[in-house]
Amino acid sequence: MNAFGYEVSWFDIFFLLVSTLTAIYWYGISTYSHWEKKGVKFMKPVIPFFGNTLNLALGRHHITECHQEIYDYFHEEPYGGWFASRSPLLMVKDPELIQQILVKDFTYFYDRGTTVDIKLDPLNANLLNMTGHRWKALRQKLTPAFSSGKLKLMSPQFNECVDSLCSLIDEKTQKKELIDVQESMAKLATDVIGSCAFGLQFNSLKNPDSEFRRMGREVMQTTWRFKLRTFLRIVSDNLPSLLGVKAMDKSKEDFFINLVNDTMKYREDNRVERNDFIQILMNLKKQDEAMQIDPKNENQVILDEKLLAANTFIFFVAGFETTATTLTFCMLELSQNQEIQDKLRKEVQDTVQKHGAINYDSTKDMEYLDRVISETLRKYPIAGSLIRRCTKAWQIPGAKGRLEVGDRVLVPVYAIHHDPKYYSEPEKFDPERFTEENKRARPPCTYLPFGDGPRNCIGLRFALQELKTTLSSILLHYRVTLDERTKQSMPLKLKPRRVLMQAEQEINIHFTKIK
Ligand code: HEM
Repeated sequence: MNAFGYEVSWFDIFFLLVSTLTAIYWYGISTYSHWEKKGVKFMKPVIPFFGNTLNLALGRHHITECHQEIYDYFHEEPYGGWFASRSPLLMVKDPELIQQILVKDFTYFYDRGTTVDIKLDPLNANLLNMTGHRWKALRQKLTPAFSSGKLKLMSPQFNECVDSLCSLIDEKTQKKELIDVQESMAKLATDVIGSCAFGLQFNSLKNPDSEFRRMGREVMQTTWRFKLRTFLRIVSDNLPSLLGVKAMDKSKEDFFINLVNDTMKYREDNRVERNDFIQILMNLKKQDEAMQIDPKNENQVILDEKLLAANTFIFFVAGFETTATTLTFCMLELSQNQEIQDKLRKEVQDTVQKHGAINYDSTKDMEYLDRVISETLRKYPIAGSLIRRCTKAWQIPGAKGRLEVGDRVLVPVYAIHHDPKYYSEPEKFDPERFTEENKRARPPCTYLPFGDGPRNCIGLRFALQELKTTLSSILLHYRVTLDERTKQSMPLKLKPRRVLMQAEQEINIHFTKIK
């Protein structure tokens, strides 16, 4: 055979093939000695490139099921090493060690370690992904947007959306139509975020073809783009960025950027002010402009139009599916546990009688409601796990090695919430686990649905208020029972290839009006 003036023999071809395959194989396993070198007990990866996550890559397991398997593998160990594809991660199981990482030694674990390219995906310049001092400066700026005072002012917006949900339930019940709870709650949560973040009536509950609901669905869907990026990440974390594969397609990105810019322009031109996140961010932007912060100062962030759009966007993304799915799981449990439902309804009725309405103050008095929500988030912690990236070398207790800058740590929230050591009969739905006495009896960091430490969920109070307003209003007006076909499809299966937990099967519930 002749190529480029060379006489190529079959031996040359064979040699080239073997060298290439050996190089690929070597690259595929090149990180697998990471934990051995540090003297950390680890779960041996079986196949090059796939680490301990082959079932996850093949879509056989949800990510939480994969973490549960690793958690069980390490039995009584306080931590253990494993590999997400080629990437080494330390799973921390011991509650005291978790507290050390999330809270006490936070300065060693500032970041999440998500690989994002802000130039390629400008909407990724948000609080969830931001790193180092810029994250700290932005978090300080955004925290007041979630104060209890601001939340109290948003109460009428919550109630308005919940009223629309009740109208939708009435309409469907009269027509004897089944109610898909996940979809109804997603519509509600979209409208709540529309009203509280953008100050706009998204009308997902009233209009079945709402553009915002469609956008929300598309943003959270497992698209070919998501699958391609996941595949490229198996080879290398930076490959999607190197090949210019964006996280979101341009049309969706433009939709959100234009939505924020148009809303701001309308308010400035018409001197309109409202009680919502966009207004709070616009006011912060004005303050930044007046202070004339040096753009080269790495410890500061200037809230410009791009950053404002990215952070309003993250409130939309982080805020709607998390609350919608938590509401769905809570309704599922209440519809299967009539005694708990009755007890909760009695508390709601008594409190409404005392306060006259469902609002910020009256929901604060509903202690049992608080326990029901806590137990829902214990059994179904939507985010499943927490992740931190080491930002300063950190000695691993009891091991010879250290975590170096860039090493990542994972806290398996789902597995901890389902560990009989902390929660006996973990599959049982039992709100009594959250009486003050029972909470005190558990070690710290064994209940983490919103994370912990300075980098916990900034929307925690907002989410809880939305959950409380919706659940108390529903229970005041309806009795809920599980549809027979949904009952037969139990136990619950989780949708694979999703970052957040969501039921694979449709959850249909019957609503009976209380006279
Ligand atoms: C039931 C509802 C929700 C759950 C279970 C939830 C859960 C979480 C979790 C587990 C984290 C990571 C915390 C950590 O790493 O320690 C997080 C972060 C975050 N959440 Fe939520 N969340 C919810 C609702 C919301 C809402 C309503 C918003 C905004 C309106 C929001 C905005 C954010 C943001 C911006 C971050 C990143 C914070 C930072 O890095 O500083 N979340 N959330």
